[in-house]
Amino acid sequence: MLYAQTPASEKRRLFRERLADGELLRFPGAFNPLSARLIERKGFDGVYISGAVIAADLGLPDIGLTTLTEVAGRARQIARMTDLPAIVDADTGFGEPMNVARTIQELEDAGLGGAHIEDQVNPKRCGHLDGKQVVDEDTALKRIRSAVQSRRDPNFVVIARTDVRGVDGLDAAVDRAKKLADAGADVIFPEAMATLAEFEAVRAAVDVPILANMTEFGKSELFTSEQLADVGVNIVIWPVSLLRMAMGAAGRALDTLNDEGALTARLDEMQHRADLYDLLDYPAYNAFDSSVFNFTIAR
Ligand SMILES: C[C@](O)(C(=O)O)[C@H](CC(=O)O)C(=O)O
Ligand SMILES: [Mg+2]
Repeated sequence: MLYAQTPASEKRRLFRERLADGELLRFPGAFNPLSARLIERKGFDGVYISGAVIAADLGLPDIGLTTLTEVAGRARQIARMTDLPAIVDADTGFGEPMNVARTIQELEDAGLGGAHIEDQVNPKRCGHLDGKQVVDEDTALKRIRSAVQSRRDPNFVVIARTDVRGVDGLDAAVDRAKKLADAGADVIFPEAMATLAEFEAVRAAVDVPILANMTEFGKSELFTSEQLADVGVNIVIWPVSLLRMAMGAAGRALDTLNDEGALTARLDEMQHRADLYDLLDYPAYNAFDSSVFNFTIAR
């Protein structure tokens, strides 16, 4: 009932433990708090919270328009709904290295398990688009050192994302990845890797876990979990996928309403009221107030 029962510090401790096992952890992107519950119900390992989705949800492009307050607020709403660890996209850290420190403390307080900070310049853009720019090494490393130094819970996972691959090529990206790991990053997120061999190159270069971004319609082929596990990837995210699926379904429903005037033909595709209520844990509220759940729902 209400929010998940596991305290954030415990979620972080368990996340660290699983990360240390070296298995592949699967983190689909939750586009709202309710979808985080579904991700947990379906047996995934964690919940990803995408900057692109937070922006899109507000009707905005992913170009650094959202603020720390908005991102931390939404991330808190999502993270508290699940016992799984949640990691959030903190873009470039919302400012200078000092701002990165504040960002990390806010995200810790919001109950996140970890966050990724990238090495793009401001204004940033989607890592799978052309025309990105990255900051120099010194600035990139300062962002990560600042993140590592500012966390109060040593189990909060600092993920360093490098966008260098799409700008200066694989060798430069591998070099940046090594330095980010040396600066204290717990996980390396090499953005826009084109092939499995590129993931392997990063894997071979660093001792820390690595994260793969399986976003659709981007620069990476869509590898299976098994393929990614085989090359030693430790976390896989599908950041925008559930939003894309839901918006695709919403578009088709609106077309049907236009064409047929009713959604009767699509009832089978909908989450049933009974399944929604189950996910919301309606019955548990009854323990508090028996007038809340005193009805039955026809299937
Ligand atoms: C992972 C990402 O940073 C996000 O905000 O979800 C995006 C995803 C996308 O736009 O497809 C990214 O830059 O890869
Ligand atoms: Mg992003």
